[in-house]
Amino acid sequence: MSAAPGRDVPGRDAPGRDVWVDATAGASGDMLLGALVGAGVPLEVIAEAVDAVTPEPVGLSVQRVVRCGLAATKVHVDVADSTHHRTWRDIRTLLTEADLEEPVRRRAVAVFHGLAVAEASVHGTEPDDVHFHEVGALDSIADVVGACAGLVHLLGDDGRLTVSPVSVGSGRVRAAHGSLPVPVPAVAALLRGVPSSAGPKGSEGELCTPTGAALLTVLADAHGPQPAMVVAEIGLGAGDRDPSTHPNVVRVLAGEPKVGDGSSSTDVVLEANVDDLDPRVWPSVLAALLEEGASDAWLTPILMKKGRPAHTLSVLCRAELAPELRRTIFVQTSTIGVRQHDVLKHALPREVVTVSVGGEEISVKAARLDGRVVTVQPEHDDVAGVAETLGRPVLDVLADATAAARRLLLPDPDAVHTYR
Ligand SMILES: O=C([S-])c1cc(C(=O)S)c[n+]([C@@H]2O[C@H](COP(=O)(O)O)[C@@H](O)[C@H]2O)c1
Ligand code: NI
Repeated sequence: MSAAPGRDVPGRDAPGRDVWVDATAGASGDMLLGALVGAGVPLEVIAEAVDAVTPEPVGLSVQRVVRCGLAATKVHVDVADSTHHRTWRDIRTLLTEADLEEPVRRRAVAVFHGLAVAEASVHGTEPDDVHFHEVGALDSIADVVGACAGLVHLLGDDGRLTVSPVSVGSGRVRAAHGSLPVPVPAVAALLRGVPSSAGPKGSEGELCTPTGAALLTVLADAHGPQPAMVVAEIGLGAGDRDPSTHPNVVRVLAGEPKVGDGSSSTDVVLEANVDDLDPRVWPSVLAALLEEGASDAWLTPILMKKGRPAHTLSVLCRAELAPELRRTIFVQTSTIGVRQHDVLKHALPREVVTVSVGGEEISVKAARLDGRVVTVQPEHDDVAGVAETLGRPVLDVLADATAAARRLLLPDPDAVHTYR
C-alpha cells in the first residue's frame, strides 16, 4: 500500500481558534457535522475531504431545522451503499491512500482506530478484523472524515479542543446484534476516563453514538466546562430525532483563547520535597514531565528536617493534566506525596517567527503586551545547532538572531528602550 502524497497545509497561517463542544445532549457524527457548519465551516471544506476518501459519491446538503425550539443545522449525508460492511483494515487503506491534508488524515485514522479498539474490546476480536457494521458504511466514513476536516479548519495549527461532560442517554437501542443497553458497549468503552452521565432528565434512548463518542474522546485535548475564550462563532448541530424533553443538539463554540489577563487561569503547581532520589535521575524526570505537557518543571535545593539536603520538585501545568503528571511523579521519583496549588497565571499572547542567520533558520518566540512586542527570544536549541553548523560562537549567533527578530517585529529596532 503506498501512501498518497499528504498535504501539510503549507503556508496556511491558521489563526487557530479554540473550540468547545457542548455534548450535554449527546453527540453523533452527523450532529457534529451540523454544529461545525453552523459555526462557520464551509460545506465545501467537509465535502472535499469526504470526496477524497469515499470510493463512491457522497452527497452532502444543509438544512435549517428547529429542535425543541432552537434553530439548528442538519447536515444530510446521502450515499448509495449505506449497508456495506468494512473492516478497520479496509478503512485504513481508504484513508491512507486518500489525497487528504495530513492533519485531517491523522485525526480520521486515530478516530477509526479508537472505534476499532473499542469494538474489538467489547466483541473479543482483534482491532484489524473489526467489522464496523453500521459504522463501516459510507455515511459513517463521511461523518468521521468530514468532522475531522471541519475541526481542523476551525482549530488551525494550534487551537485546542475541549469537550463538555458527555450525555449518553438511557434505556435500550436496536442495533445489528439486537437490542443493546445504553450507553451501547462501544460508547461505554470509548468514554472510559471521560466525564459522562445519562443526560437530560426524562430523555430516553441513545444520545451518544459510537462515532460521536470516538470523535469527542480521540480528538479532545481536554474535557470540562467551557474554557476561558472570546467566543466568535456558535453552531448548533441537529440529528434526526427531535424529542420533547430537550433540544437534541450538539453545540460548537469557537473563539480566541482568552490570554493576557490570566483572570480565569486553570493552571496548577504540583510539588513534592524529595530527599532520597538518586540525583542522576532528576534530568529524566524533568524531561518526562515536560514531554507529557507540563508548562514548566524545575528543582529547588532545600534543607529538610534532620539537616538533609533535598530538592523541591515543582511542576506547572494545566489543571486537566494534573492527574497524569502526578502519576508520573509517583512512578518516576521516590516521593509518596504530591501537593497541588491553584495558581493564577498571567500569560502574554505569543507568536513564533523564523529568522535566518548565515542561511540557517532559527525560531524566535515573541510576546506582546497591549499589541506591542515586549520580548523576543530565539529558541536556544536552534541557536546552538546553527552555531555548530556555522562553526561560530553561540553568543554571536544568539545576538544575530535577536537582532534579526527585532528588525522583523519592532518599529524601531535600534532604540535602546524599544519595548517601552
Ligand atoms: O453493530 C454493532 S457491532 C454495533 C455495536 C455497537 C456497540 O456499541 S458494540 C453499537 N451499534 C449501534 O450502531 C449504531 C451506529 O451508530 P454510529 O452513528 O456511530 O454509526 C448505533 O446506534 C450504535 O448503538 C452497533
Ligand atoms: Ni459492536
